[in-house]
Order: sequence, then structure tokens, then C-alpha cells
Amino acid sequence: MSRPEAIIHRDGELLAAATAARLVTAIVDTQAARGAASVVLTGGRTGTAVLEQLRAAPARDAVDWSRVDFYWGDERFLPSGHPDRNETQARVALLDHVAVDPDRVYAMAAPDGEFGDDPEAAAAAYAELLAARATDDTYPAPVFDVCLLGVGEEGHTASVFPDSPAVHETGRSVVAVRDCPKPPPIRVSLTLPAIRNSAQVWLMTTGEAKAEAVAAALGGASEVALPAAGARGRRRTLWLLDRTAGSGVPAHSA
Ligand SMILES: O=C(O)[C@H](O)[C@@H](O)[C@H](O)[C@H](O)COP(=O)(O)O
Repeated sequence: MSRPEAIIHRDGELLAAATAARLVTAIVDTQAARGAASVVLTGGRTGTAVLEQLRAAPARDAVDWSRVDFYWGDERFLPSGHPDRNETQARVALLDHVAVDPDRVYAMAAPDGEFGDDPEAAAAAYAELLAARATDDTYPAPVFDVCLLGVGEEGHTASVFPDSPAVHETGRSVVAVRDCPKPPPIRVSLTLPAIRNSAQVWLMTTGEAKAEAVAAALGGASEVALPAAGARGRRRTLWLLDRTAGSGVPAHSA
């Protein structure tokens, strides 16, 4: 697992724009090397702001969007098209504005979908989808090229919350989350082992309210107490912060 690196940007808008540029380069380089690239998307304001910046960036046209595989780190278990679904927000922010291959956009099931109002079934189906696309036999999921994640005030990431059943999950790659402290209460989420199967993990957050969790995560907190601390990439782990969220962290200032 890679050691986390913190990069601090002047403010949230520059963080989103710089991360969008970073993502274009990561995808273009991966496509040049391997023909296709895989990206795990996240919900939340910061993750969505990055996608909005990416949509507006002229450099977006350097990406062959038809050869990007899109996954989600978590999903709010809400009906298809619901404005609060992470999928809906990603489509509005970016996916509906670039020439993605619809067959390569892997959304997590919704309660009005083929598995019905059963988040455990939706989680199991997504785990099967990941296993069918496994890169190698070391883990039943793709080695995601870039896994984008947000960070909560108490240190959650995806929908993995402190001292929750999900943070203790070591066997499954995807789980249902109930009684989630952040609404809506029912979600589907990658587990930390699945997240750690990524080549790169980028945790992105802004605001004073996140500073304590960021400092704790980078200061050695356990993943059970602070799940974002357990989000590491095989090759690289980046904490992409604005100055307020990074106020407790010594880092390169971008
Ligand atoms: O479904 C969700 O809400 C996200 O997946 C969640 O993990 C989010 O990324 C964090 O809560 C940070 O959200 P903000 O960036 O809005 O603070």
C-alpha cells in the first residue's frame, strides 16, 4: 500500500479544477498505455465539483470517453433518476455531456431496479459485476486506475462509517449500509479492501469542518475509527485538499 501524500490548493474551486486536470492526465496516460481506463466516482459536493470542472475543461476532449469504465464507490439507495442519487449527480455534472459508452457506465442498482427494494441483493450483484471484471486473481474486482473519494467530518469515505459493520468487512467487496448517519439511511458501498484494490486513491475534501478528520487520518488514526485512513492505493494515495481542510497537515502547497 502507498503512503498518503497531501497536496493543498488555495481554495475549493482551485482544488476541483486542479483535480479535474489531474484526472484528464491520468486517464489519457492510462489510455495511451493500455487502451482503456477505469474510474470510480464518488458522491458529495467535492466529487461533483470535480466532475463539473472536468465538463467545462477544454482538455476534456483529450480523453476518449468511450474507453473509460465508470464505477461508483457508493450509491444512495434511491429510485432511478432521483436527484440525490450519486449516479444522477454524476450524469448531470459530466456523463451526459461527454461521449461515454453507456455499456461501460456501471451504476449500482436502485430500489426500483431489477433487484427490487433489497440493498443486500443490489450489493451482491455489484460485487458479482466487479468480480466478472477482475483484473487478476488477486482480488475479485478490477484494479481501478483512479478511485475518487470524499471524506466526511467524522472520517467516513464512500459509505463506510466509523466502527460500522462496513468498516469491519474483510470478505465482501460491496455491502449494503443501513442506518447510515449521513442521509439517506440506506446505501450500497465498496468496502475498504475493494477501494485498496485501486492503483490510485484520491481523497478530496474542503472546509474547516473536515480539518480534524484529515489531520487524524494522516496522523495515524485507525481505519475503524477513521475509515478514510484505510483508503490507500496500491501505487499512490493522494489527499487533495483546500487550505482550510488541510490546515492541520504539513504538505506541499500547490
Ligand atoms: O454519498 C455520499 O455522500 C458520498 O459518497 C460521501 O462519501 C461523500 O463523498 C462525503 O460525505 C463527503 O461529502 P462532501 O464532499 O459533500 O462533504
